[in-house]
Amino acid sequence: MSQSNPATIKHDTLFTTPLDKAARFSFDEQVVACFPDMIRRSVPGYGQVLAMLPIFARRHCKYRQQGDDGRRVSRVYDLGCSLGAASMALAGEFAPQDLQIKAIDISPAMTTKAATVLNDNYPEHDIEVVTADIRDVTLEPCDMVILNLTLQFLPAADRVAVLENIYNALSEGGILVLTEKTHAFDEQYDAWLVERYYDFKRANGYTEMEISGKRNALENVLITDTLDGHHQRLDKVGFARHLTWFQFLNFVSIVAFK
Ligand SMILES: Nc1ncnc2c1ncn2[C@@H]1O[C@H](C[S@+](CC[C@H]([NH3+])C(=O)[O-])CC(=O)[O-])[C@@H](O)[C@H]1O
Ligand SMILES: O=C(O)C(=O)Cc1ccccc1
Repeated sequence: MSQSNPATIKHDTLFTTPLDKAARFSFDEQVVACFPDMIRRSVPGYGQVLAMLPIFARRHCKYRQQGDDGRRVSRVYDLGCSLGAASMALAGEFAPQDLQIKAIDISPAMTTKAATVLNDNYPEHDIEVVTADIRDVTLEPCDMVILNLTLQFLPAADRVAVLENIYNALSEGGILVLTEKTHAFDEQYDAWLVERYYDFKRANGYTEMEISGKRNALENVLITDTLDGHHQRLDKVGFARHLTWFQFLNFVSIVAFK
């Protein structure tokens, strides 16, 4: 499974020189160019979480929706799809007629490239890439929703409404997979996790300047919740059952069952 031609993926050098301290992180052309390298070196467990998505889909996508041609299909949403890595992982494991994938991202730089990569690799699959704010989209009935490192970029006040939209669209037996960076409620545990996370980034070749530059740029952009906070919010929106199935330092993935 190739995300895109490796020759076209740039090494992430975004924070190698001192930048305007006020520069906010954004998903622009520069980030898009190095995104696969950035996310692989910056998110512990990223590849392992992606690899489990088709395994979960096998169990929970039960062809409960009607496709345009009248056939039964499973509809899956990839919300905040970036370059479509989660959609790629799913398409690779399903026959074209079994799955309808709707991949949505607010960044046109991301969706332009995602559409090319997905359609080039899986021309027979029913994959729609949409440029939209996931806060504005009313989801159609679906079997699986993927929020892989996306909710953390929404203002905290908007998160419940997005999850309610997802809850309402999911069919009985469907799942939400929610992957997030978190912080620990306990300050000492949090400090330990953050320091070991920076060690992880150092081990992946990032310098002190790159680590601190990115931290500054992400301030007020990537706003973490605690793991408990996520579970409480999932309860609040109506999910009766939800389980942390993956944790690697401060990164977690939860599966919520409808
Ligand atoms: N309101 C919004 N509406 C839609 N998209 C949004 C919004 N806000 C932010 N985004 C998008 O959410 C994505 C977050 S990256 C997801 C990785 C991907 N899931 C992956 O499996 O590789 C995670 C990261 O970079 O840490 C970006 O592409 C934003 O444009
Ligand atoms: O790099 C970081 O500090 C992160 O928290 C992960 C990340 C990865 C890609 C874009 C934004 C944040």
